[in-house]
Amino acid sequence: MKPYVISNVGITLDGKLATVNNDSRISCEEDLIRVHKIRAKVDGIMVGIGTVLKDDPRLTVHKIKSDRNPVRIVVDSKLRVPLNARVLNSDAKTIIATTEDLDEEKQKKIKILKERGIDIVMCGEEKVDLRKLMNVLYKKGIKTILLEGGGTLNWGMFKEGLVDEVSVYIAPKIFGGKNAPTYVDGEGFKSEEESVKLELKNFYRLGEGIVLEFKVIKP
Ligand SMILES: NC(=O)C1=CN([C@@H]2O[C@H](COP(=O)(O)OP(=O)(O)OC[C@H]3O[C@@H](n4cnc5c(N)ncnc54)[C@H](O)[C@@H]3O)[C@@H](O)[C@H]2O)C=CC1
Ligand SMILES: Nc1nc(O)c(N)c(N[C@@H]2O[C@H](COP(=O)(O)O)[C@@H](O)[C@H]2O)n1
Repeated sequence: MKPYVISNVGITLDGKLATVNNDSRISCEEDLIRVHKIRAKVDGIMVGIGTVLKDDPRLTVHKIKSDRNPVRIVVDSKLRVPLNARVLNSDAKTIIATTEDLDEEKQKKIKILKERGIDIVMCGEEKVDLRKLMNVLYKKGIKTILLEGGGTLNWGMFKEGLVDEVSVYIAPKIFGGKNAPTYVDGEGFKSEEESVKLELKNFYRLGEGIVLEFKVIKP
């Protein structure tokens, strides 16, 4: 069993998540409120460590009133999370998913994180095994997840067939740059047959941009 996963991003018309210098201001205020309404409904919000290192996100519901915050889940193979990262503050529970690969330095950091109440899940060897992680999260009671990027983790989740729903805000902006992160990075599929197929469910204008909602068609 696995949680139901909704992938959400704000992208530019050319599919970028941020500029080459990591400026990720894409969504308009109305869109951020839309995202926070989803945050308020799910059990967990998941990002990769690249996003934590670049954005230092809070990953709480802070743009609308809500009496609860979902569990924050950070996928971090090498346990690079800075101890002063906002995602480790006491505003919400946090799970760090890392590999079973343990050196002395990693063991020390796990001890510090556990003392601070952070839940550590270990699965996978070179990188976090996302399928196993989903199963562990489901067993912990996390039945719905909002996946908020970035491009590398999105690739891992799509490649493993773990995403169920997609919502994308397209801003009328073009960032360009072949090294700027895109919605889905990683190695990419080699052929159309392997690609993830989507069914368009809804679309509407929001602020200056447009929201598209899809269901993932499971093979
Ligand atoms: N506009 C938007 O909606 C958003 C923009 N962003 C932007 O995306 C960029 C960050 O993206 P990335 O650098 O790609 O980092 P990322 O957030 O996708 O994290 C990648 C990391 O995930 C970890 N990981 C562990 N196991 C994995 C697996 N099996 N598959 C995939 N990843 C695994 C690895 O440690 C890897 O380094 C930033 O510039 C950020 O601002 C991020 C989220 C949303
Ligand atoms: N939906 C959306 N639109 C954008 O333009 C964005 N840059 C992001 N970024 C994601 O939101 C996180 C920030 O969360 P907090 O406000 O700090 O709680 C950031 O880390 C990305 O995952 N999203």
